Amino acid sequence: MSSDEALSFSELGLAPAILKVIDEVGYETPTPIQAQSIPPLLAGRDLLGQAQTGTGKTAAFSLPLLTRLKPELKYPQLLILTPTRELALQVAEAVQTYGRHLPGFQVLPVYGGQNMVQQLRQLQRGVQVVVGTPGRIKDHLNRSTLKLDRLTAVVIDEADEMLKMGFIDEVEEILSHAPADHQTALFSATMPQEVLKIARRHLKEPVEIRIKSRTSTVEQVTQRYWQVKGLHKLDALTRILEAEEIDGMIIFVRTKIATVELAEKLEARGFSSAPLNGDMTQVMREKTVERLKEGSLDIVVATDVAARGLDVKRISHVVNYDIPHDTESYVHRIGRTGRAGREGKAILFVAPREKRMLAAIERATRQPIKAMALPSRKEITNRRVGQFKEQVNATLESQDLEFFEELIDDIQTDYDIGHRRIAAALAFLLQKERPLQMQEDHFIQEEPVEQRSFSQRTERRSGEQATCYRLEVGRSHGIEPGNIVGALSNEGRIDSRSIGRINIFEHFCLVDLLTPLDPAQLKRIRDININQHPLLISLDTKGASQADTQRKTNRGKRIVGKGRSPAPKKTLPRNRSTKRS
Ligand SMILES: Nc1ncnc2c1ncn2[C@@H]1O[C@H](COP(=O)(O)OP(=O)(O)OP(=O)(O)O)[C@@H](O)[C@H]1O
Ligand SMILES: [Mg+2]
Repeated sequence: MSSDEALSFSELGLAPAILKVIDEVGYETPTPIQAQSIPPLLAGRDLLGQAQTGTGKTAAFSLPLLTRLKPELKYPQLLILTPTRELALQVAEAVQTYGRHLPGFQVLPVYGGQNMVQQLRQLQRGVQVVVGTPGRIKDHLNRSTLKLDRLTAVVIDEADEMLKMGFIDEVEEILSHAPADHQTALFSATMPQEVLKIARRHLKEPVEIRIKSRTSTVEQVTQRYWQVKGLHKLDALTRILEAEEIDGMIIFVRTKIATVELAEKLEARGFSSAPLNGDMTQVMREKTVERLKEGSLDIVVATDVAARGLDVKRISHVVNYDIPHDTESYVHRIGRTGRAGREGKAILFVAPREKRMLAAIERATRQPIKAMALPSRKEITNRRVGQFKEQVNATLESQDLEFFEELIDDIQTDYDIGHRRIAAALAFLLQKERPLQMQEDHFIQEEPVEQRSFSQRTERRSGEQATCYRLEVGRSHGIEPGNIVGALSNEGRIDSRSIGRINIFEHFCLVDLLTPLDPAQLKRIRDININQHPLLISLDTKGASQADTQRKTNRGKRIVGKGRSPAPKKTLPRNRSTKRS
């Protein structure tokens, strides 16, 4: 720990009005990023601050910059840029709180989907701080309804995201409206090298603060992954939802459509959940975050629009239902839990072909992610039974049951059956919607493989005639040339010496077999249940281009669990008995 970190808030040189709020909101000591950023920012320095998610970066820039602000002047002096609307609103609320004892202090959040007229009115009344997304700020600048010519400071929150393609042009355009000598502060939990260079271009002799930690993710967040295998992700998720102690949860998926679909499916299974994506109206987006915060909603299924900055204390779990595209996104996503020293849990679903991304995440976060087993059906059943018993007991203790007791006596005399039988029938009726004994999940439908045509051709190899068989072999399941040889020799009894050229394409391999196969070998290969042995996907003599077309049509449809039997009978391959030669 450096000596700065031992300083208390009152020793940092903040305005008394600000210290009063810190006391009121109950912050006891500055977090490391606050302790190290506040003094240089108070001194007017440019700054680049990197610290883990949930460690108080908002206050790290707000407290000193509000201290430097002149509340008696009624024009924008501080501009804070954020990548999303929710974040603009959240940061504006935080800044409003921190500045609430500064006389005449006003903050205005400015982002798309909001009433422009209302924003105009507030701008005219005079605000000292504007917090917004680049798009809407640019709109105001173009209409000359916002003037940034007297800014003294600019903060770019989630700086690495904001300086990436897609945002950077807008950000630079906005900055061109600010006086040349303004102070600039950039903050984020992640700062990839390539963005760092761009970041430095925007700063004048910046103080660079990087809060060192062993891992780039927060250590109070327990991270696990589930290897997608045997079960559908939805069923796996359902089991997790039933077995874990969950307060609030964010589930990240890849597409906007998937947020709606998954939220609907979860609703249908009895879990209150709602989507959050950039296509929703702003009112709905805000309502959803609000409901999650106050607890009238437990599960939000979101795109990366919710990955950065969002500060909802009750999020106990983050599920990466779809693996993120890059490692930074993973860090931010799981950073929605385990904030300000709290505990959190993160679960990542990894399909076989995504193993490489998992390894990349582990490398980037410098933390191994443990494989998890799903709770078994028995565990879920026990849990449901336990809850049911509690419910029964609570009813016995809290309700007047006299009418019902007489009713049971009636049933007993009418049908001449004992109390035990009647109670069992009632329990059965009660659990019909949601059976106490967990039902079979849906096993992954192992898509039947299209036809396996099997023919051979003759080729000249090193001056000799050779019979070649072309095998299309799935590689998307982590299969390497090495285990092609192994598997073929196990299952088809093909000698590894007979494997000739192996062409590796993105999602499959073509394997040339050099030696002629004898009829028994051919039959064995043909009879392999492809769904159980994904190594052998099809035999094709027409060459790569056709195989490539076929691959495209198959792609995404086929999920093959290596060595796992497709449980329900109906999913057995249609063409299993199709024999061709
Ligand atoms: N000194 C402090 N003591 C206790 N809690 C604090 C302190 N500073 C900030 N917090 C609280 O910590 C939480 C996280 O803060 P904040 O949202 O600023 O994190 P962040 O570092 O910006 O995270 P992210 O990288 O996810 O944006 C907030 O709820 C905030 O109120
Ligand atoms: Mg933040």
